[in-house]
Amino acid sequence: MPAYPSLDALRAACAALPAGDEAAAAAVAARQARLTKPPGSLGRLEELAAWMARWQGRALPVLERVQVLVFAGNHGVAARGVSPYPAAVTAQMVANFAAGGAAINQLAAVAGAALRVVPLALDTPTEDFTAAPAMDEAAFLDAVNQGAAALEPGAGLLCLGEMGIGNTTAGAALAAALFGGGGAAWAGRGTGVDEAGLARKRAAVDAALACHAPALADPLEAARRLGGRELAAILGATLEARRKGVPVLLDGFVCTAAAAPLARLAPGGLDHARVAHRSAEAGHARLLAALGQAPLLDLGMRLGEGSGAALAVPLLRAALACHAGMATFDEAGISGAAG
Ligand SMILES: O=C(O)c1ccc[n+]([C@@H]2O[C@H](COP(=O)([O-])O)[C@@H](O)[C@H]2O)c1
Ligand SMILES: Cc1cc2nc[nH]c2cc1C
Repeated sequence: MPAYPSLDALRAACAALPAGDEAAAAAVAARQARLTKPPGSLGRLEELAAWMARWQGRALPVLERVQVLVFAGNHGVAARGVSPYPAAVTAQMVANFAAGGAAINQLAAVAGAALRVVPLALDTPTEDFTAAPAMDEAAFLDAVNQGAAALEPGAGLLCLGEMGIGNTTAGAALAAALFGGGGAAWAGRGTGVDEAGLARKRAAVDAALACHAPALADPLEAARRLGGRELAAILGATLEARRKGVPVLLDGFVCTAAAAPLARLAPGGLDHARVAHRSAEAGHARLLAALGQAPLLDLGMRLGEGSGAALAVPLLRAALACHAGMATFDEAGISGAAG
């Protein structure tokens, strides 16, 4: 039995997300205040420890089992010349992931994370969403459920990534549907389209918005009509992680757009997820602003495939090492601030 047998079941789960463990987060804040440092001097590392505690439900969060999940899909819209690369590269990169030759293989190893790649019907691209829904309900639900099922039981952190030629156009269309604006606001260079390619991407987004306009007020319908299988799987994995107490690191623009319906469906729907890295893709800064997310890293990368998320794992490890390992003022016999 899949986690979400119907769109109604999926919708109900999105509307009933578990809250975080505020007692665990408060315990972190109380301990942070006693550690041998001026209050707040570890900056966002302090807040990251509290975030991990809130969503793991543990006052002393741990990062023993980190999972990197990369979902791959193909897109009908790719036939519109929206990417410099042929759609065949999606499957070729999946083979490269399996052989250990991609950036994410190296970065997952550095992060001490287990990498799993999930190809989703690569021989059956989604429909071209400029003229038809990308997926029917069954295909959309199947991808969401594959995403949910891929979360490893016992994972302490989930890093998400994707691979899919043409998917920055899908991400742009979905972001536009969720947050307003058109192709000019959301389409970017992706893997490196030229000026004419960028114009085709903008036009594809605008055509998709016009074609599906009556249905786009519903975030799940927007994801089904404008997204792709790998985006739907990211949505399913992000939802499942919330339900299982697993904090999530999202990679760049496509990943963020894929998970964004959760934020539109419920207030705080993405609070258990952090955007790990600000992609150089043009729309990502706008998407981060719309979601109220401040990325952990900004290194000019625009790769997708989970690279930015894996790269942020050592930061989280550092935050938790300080939190668990530092002495308190009392333990170290250090005087506190006057007053
Ligand atoms: O998510 C991002 O920020 C991002 C930005 C640029 C490119 N990508 C990756 O590049 C592919 C999509 O680019 P494109 O040009 O084919 O739309 C897909 O495999 C993504 O993983 C991803
Ligand atoms: C080579 C290549 C590698 C990728 N990894 C993620 N998206 C990608 C797109 C291309 C084109």
